[in-house]
Amino acid sequence: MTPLTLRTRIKICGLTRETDIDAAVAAGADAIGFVLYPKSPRAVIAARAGELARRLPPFVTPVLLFVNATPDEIATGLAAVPHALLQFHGDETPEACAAPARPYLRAARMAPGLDLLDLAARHPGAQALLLDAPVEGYGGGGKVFDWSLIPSVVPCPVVLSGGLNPANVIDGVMHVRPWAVDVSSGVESAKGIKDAALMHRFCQAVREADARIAAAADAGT
Ligand SMILES: O=C(O)c1ccccc1N[C@@H]1O[C@H](COP(=O)(O)O)[C@@H](O)[C@H]1O
Repeated sequence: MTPLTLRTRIKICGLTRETDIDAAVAAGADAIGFVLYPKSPRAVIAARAGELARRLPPFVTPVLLFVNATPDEIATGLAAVPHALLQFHGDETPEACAAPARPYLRAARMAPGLDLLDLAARHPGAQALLLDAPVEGYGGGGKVFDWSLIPSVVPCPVVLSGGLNPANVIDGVMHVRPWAVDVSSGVESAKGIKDAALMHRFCQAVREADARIAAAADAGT
């Protein structure tokens, strides 16, 4: 019997230019993130996120990333990109994440002592937990965290993030077996400027990891 084939989803975050959107989609990205956090070097305003999101073809999901945004700021983002998935990457409470009544990803800063199971329990509405390294400025720092901090069973889908790049994402996918991976710094030539070749290599590496997992499943290992 042919085993179920895993296809690890790919989100590329922090895009600011049309040309990068086109290259990310061509590379095979499933989701594209727009950073609506004014302090980020990759920040775009809501209207610009709307322009960029309109370039996405069907079945590629726009994601709006917020850090401690106000309800008005979130509403402005959603007015510009009405079909967006939300990503909360700051200190938002479960109530604040649930308030827009939209599907969302809850970022977790993976430091020793963080109780991921407790976080999952406090976010029953989260579509996934997005696991990132604890870095200054909340995220996008290009730092890998200790993957052994992830419990073997997490009761919701996991998005692996934090310092991924074309060279380490195979290890990340094979070690963590996440639902999806998320990358920003690792496919950039400068902050907010994506590199088409790196995005292509990143997506190819994820597919290679999927193929190795499928081969191991076929071999019964
Ligand atoms: O990208 C940013 O500038 C950013 C700012 C504030 C919070 C999160 C941010 N990005 C997210 O950070 C992670 C890890 O990124 P990297 O690959 O290590 O650079 C990723 O989920 C981005 O969505």
